[in-house]
Amino acid sequence: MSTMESLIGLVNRIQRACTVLGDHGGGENMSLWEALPSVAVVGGQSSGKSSVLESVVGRDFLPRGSGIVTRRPLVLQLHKIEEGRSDYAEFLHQPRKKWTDFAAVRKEIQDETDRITGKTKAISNIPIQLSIYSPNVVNLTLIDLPGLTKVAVEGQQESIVQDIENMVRSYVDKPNCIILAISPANQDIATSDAIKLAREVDPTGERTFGVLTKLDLMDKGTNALDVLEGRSYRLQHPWVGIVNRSQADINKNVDMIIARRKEREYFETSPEYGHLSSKMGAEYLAKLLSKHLETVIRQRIPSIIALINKTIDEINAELDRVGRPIATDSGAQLYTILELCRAFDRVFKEHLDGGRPGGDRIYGVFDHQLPAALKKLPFDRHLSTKNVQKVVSEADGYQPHLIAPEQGYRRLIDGSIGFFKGPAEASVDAVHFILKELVRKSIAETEELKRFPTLQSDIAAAANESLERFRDDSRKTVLRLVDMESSYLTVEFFRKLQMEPDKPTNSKEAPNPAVPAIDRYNDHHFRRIGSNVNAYINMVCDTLRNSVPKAVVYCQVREAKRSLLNHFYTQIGRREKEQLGAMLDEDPQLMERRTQLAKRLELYKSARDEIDSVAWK
Ligand SMILES: Nc1nc2c(ncn2[C@@H]2O[C@H](COP(=O)(O)OP(=O)(O)OP(=O)(O)O)[C@@H](O)[C@H]2O)c(=O)[nH]1
Repeated sequence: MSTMESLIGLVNRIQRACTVLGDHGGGENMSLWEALPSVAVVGGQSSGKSSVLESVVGRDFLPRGSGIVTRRPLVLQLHKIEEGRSDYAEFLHQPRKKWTDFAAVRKEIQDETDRITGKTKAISNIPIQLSIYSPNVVNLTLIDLPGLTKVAVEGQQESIVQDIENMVRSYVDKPNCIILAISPANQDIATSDAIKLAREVDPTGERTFGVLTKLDLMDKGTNALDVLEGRSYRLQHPWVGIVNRSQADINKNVDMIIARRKEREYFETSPEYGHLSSKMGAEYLAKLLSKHLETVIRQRIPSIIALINKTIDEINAELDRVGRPIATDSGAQLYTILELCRAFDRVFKEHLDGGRPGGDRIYGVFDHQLPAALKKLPFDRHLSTKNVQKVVSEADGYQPHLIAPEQGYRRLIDGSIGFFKGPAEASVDAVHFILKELVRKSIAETEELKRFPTLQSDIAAAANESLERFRDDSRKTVLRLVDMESSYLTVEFFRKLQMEPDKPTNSKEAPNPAVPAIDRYNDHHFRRIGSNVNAYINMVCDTLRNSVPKAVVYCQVREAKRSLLNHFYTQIGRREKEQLGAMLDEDPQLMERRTQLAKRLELYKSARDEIDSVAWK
């Protein structure tokens, strides 16, 4: 295959890919479709548009009828095949079917038009894509558009006249569009709809090819030389005159190939046009267009490549924003989930270790809340002289104590230490709630997790479950610390007490060693017991103020940092593929957007590959 042929083939393939993706121009950005050079066939009603196309193809295949028959753009890709092989057609919307019966092709164009527009005779800008493979064609892509008309027919909306013009305009407006402007010779060229539109969008005439049909129908004694030789309306490209089959020929089913021959004979034997005969006729027109299209494609390739590369970059950037597609095999899914968990874990640790706020609130519990709670414990009531006397007397039983009230001390101390349980547990709970809040915040702050609402709640549930376990463990530990204080008292403290003389707390009261034992049971005696217990409790309080935070950090904070999601990891390791997939569920809209982007990326990448493989060899 020559480079020339393959260049058009390249554009054909890219065009087909565009149609699959619904890219037929008209988007807000320059689409690939619009960057591709194409030939749009434009003409007024009955100007001979269909006839020209069929003649170029060498086949009858276009729907006929009165009114507006072409109601969707028809992208007609012509592919030359080896001489001797027979023609066939393919529709993009039925990729696996080869059509050899062109009457059936005609019917399918009609049916496919109705599938989109309904039977309402409305128009649609979604193209039908038809490829024709034939030895009688040159490689060329033509877009057949609805004929420009001035009046709507029965059953069609008034607005259709304007709608058609808008649609045709949307094609010919594009600087990459080559305009095949069809005008009938038996009508004043100045009134040609095709020329009027072409003049508007291409005033210099560099991308307009003028085609003059129905030369055989001109009034006797007149000719179209002024038009064909460029004097009536000047274009950069030469005008091409055409003689299509007449209605009578069509009715008689005159074969297209025979019609082509007759056309050639017409020009060769024509007294007026004989000198132009090598540059007239549908076959010549096809070759002319094909050659021109090649040149244009060759010129445009650098800018098409630039557009493709720019678009690929844009799509990639957008995909990064939306998040890359998730793998479908369970190994990769598990990996993704673990990666996401780790991302969350990193954020969570930053909250605890610093870098993100929140961890300092845990220190606040130890530095402020716990000491304040300890200070508020009602020891003065518990160790009031009256209560001390009551507890000591009850502990003594029927026999009052002789020297130090050992049992009384023990009961007073046990009773006091019991008060520490409250603040100790409160610290556990306070830290628990801070950790829970940090989990919530960390999930919200983990960018990578944003796409995955299901996984977010799974992680939250797993983390909170772990925190509950850590809390239970921590609570047990601090309660133990408190219990340990009552289970074995610090002996030295009391030994030291005994060695000190029994000094009255009130200095004005003179010491009296001669006071009998029974007199020990006065206020002073109980006050002294109370203050001894109080001193001991203060010592215990200092210890717990230090050890409770250690226990809490050990059981809750350290564990949260170390093993918040460990349990979760073992659980998901055992999960089935479907369950893993479900955990990675995303917002459906987001998924849709990504699918679209991925498809477009695919298109652009394959377009780039196509160009790489063709353009420079
Ligand atoms: N004698 C003769 N008749 C022609 C020529 N070109 C077209 N016709 C006839 O003109 C009529 C309209 O031609 P079409 O090819 O259907 O024109 P069209 O622009 O596709 O028409 P619509 O799609 O209906 O707008 C048909 O009857 C053709 O046979 C020509 O060069 N010579």
